[in-house]
Amino acid sequence: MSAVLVVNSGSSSFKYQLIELEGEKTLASGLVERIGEETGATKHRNALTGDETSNDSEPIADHAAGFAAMLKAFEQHGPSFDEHPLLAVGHRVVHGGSEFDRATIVDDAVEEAIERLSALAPLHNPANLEGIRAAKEAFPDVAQVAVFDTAFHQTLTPAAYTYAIDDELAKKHQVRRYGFHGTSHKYVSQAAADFLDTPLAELKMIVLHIGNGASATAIEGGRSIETSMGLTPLEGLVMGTRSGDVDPAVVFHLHREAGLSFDEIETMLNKRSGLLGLTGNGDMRDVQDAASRGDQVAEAALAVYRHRMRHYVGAYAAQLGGLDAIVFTAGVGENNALLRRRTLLGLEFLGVTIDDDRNELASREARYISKEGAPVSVLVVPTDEELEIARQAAELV
Ligand SMILES: Nc1ncnc2c1ncn2[C@@H]1O[C@H](COP(=O)(O)OP(=O)(O)O)[C@@H](O)[C@H]1O
Ligand SMILES: CC(=O)OP(=O)(O)O
Ligand SMILES: [Mg+2]
Repeated sequence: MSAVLVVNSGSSSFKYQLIELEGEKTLASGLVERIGEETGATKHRNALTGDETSNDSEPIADHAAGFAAMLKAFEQHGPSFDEHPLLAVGHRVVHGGSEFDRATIVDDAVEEAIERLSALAPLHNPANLEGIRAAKEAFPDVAQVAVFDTAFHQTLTPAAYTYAIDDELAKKHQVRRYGFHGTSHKYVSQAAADFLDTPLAELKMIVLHIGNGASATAIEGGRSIETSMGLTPLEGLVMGTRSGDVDPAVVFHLHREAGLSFDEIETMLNKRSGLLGLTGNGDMRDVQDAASRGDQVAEAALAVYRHRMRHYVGAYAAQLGGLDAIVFTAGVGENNALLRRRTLLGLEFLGVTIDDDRNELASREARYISKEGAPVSVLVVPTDEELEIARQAAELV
């Protein structure tokens, strides 16, 4: 039976899944981490046999080497591509600019566009491209499909995506808001509508994708009308290592007063800010644990984190002109009940409530966390970017 191999490349890692189309079953999944470091780390799980393997000893120079390590894991531990022939390889591509409003088969022109857009996503697009090139070489007869994080947000109106700067300059250099995590926002909004048993077309909702990277999106009738990430995935919410919103003048001030170069400031804002910058630790689990033990620095950082989320909830309720649902998803959104409760505390005037028993229930299923009969349905809905990529890739080929 045919399957789709999904490759989700990050800047220094990638996740993959082999998904059988019939029944949408995961046949294998894995992770290649610490690419470019002294020793890499790989994990592979054959879901058919339950066989799990890992290798933490060999260096993985680049994404091409990571791809080779993945192929070796399939060869040694299965399942075999002979028994599950590939219909397509689906690639998560972070930046699709204004060119792509849907998934696309990768030909030379698309490859060139992804390369050109690397200037707008230097941490992500080059890695995505390496994954595509490695997959083309390994599976020359299989369609390569690019699924863009930005595509779902191409419905933003000019009012929502325009930065109020010199228009000519902005157009010339494609400076506008694009938005990211679109594959997740799309999947989760549809899953939430299914859960509520209400057509997506009738719903006004806010999806909070809170992982290591985090973004909020206002979705009206299934269309993204506003989203917190902008030209790059740096804008918006406070994240694991990214600052989210800052006054752009912070950059010039630090350049002049602290003598930092623009590259240094860019790295600081992307990789040494957010929870990491505020507490020395970018992992929400650790920060939450520290706060629960009474660590004041961690508690103060979480206050900033929640304050920003609440800011977007209020703003998006206004942009939507009403609210039917708020949906939490991704690593933090799905798992951190205390954060969910404290973020939404005091929003009863919007119809937003939290039922503590429902909120604290540990479950991997879509569920309500608002009070029974409340005007706004507050939900937790697990995201599945890989499945959404497999669906879009399969639909296309
Ligand atoms: N049980 C949990 N409680 C709190 N935070 C969690 C839990 N599980 C995962 N996380 C947090 O989720 C984040 C990672 O989310 P994820 O969606 O996997 O991110 P990404 O895809 O951007 O790497 C980390 O900050 C991690 O600490
Ligand atoms: C676009 C983006 O921020 O992705 P991630 O959350 O995977 O870093
Ligand atoms: Mg993610």
